[in-house]
Amino acid sequence: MIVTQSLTKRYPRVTALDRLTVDITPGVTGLVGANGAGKSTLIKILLGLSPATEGDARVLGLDVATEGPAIRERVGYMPEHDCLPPDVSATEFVVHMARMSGLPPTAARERTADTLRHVGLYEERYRPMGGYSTGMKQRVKLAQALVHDPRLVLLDEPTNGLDPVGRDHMLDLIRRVHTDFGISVLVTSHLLGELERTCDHVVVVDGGRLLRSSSTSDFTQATAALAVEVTDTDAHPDGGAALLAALTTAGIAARPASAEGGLPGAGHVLLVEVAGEETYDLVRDAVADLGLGLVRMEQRQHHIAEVFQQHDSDTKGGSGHAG
Ligand SMILES: Nc1ncnc2c1ncn2[C@@H]1O[C@H](COP(=O)(O)OP(=O)(O)OP(=O)(O)O)[C@@H](O)[C@H]1O
Repeated sequence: MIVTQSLTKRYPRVTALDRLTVDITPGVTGLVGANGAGKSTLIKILLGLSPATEGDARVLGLDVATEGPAIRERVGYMPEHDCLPPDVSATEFVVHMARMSGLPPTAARERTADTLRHVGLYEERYRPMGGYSTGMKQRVKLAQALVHDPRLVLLDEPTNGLDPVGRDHMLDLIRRVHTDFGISVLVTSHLLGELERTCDHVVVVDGGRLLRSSSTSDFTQATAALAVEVTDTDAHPDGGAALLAALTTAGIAARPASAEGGLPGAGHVLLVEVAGEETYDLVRDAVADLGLGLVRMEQRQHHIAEVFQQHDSDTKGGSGHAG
């Protein structure tokens, strides 16, 4: 779908992309990185809207430097920022975008109705978009990216500004873009956690450089950790230490969260490596056997920083990192 080779973009004061080489195959791919990592810059180059300083890139086999219009015919794009004219309705806007992509008038109207229904906009689609919620606006932006039935869509931070329910809805929609229509997706986010659910493959960039490109399952195996917090009891005045000892004896890798610093109340929290479904039961049983109270046991949110730390230890020749 997308191939880049030593792709570099330098602005006068900053290198937004630094010799980025990636190969993105069909499916749903997440592009994750902190703000300023170079995600939007990459998308603009892939659309042929902004020239690379060095290196090259192909989208659907087309050269971004010379075949931008052909790429934009075949690719849908959802920009990050609010870009919807407030005085027109979703229907008028999406029909216009479909016409811009070359659909004849009747097909443009039919496809608009289908696409807006797909993203969950019904009677509201005839109202001016200025009165829409953020979630509705994001759905219109997704609809205009899909209306001309592209082979690939590039979605720039589609969950930005959404509340948790809106975010889940958007992530489901993105997944279905691929499962229902067979359209490949490149979706950016600064939250690794939300991409893990949605994407088959994740590409991590930092400071314009490729940190990692791997299938989501490889990723989550490397970073999955369970945060377990227990109470102290008279028999075990340091409940966390007692549990750590019990888990270690049972062959489960665990460490105190305080060793990583920064987490509030970290003294009582253990980070347990999840080897498989059985880990949850083993932790529960160990807590029960010790007679401790289980305050919480939750999948820890994955932070991009962890991937960065892991990358550091990889490049320094560290071995046996646990993520
Ligand atoms: N037109 C420009 N002129 C100068 N610098 C730019 C320009 N566009 C982006 N940059 C810089 O390039 C770097 C990468 O920006 P980019 O927008 O690609 O990051 P991003 O990963 O998409 O982050 P965000 O999600 O915050 O947009 C940033 O340091 C940014 O300030």
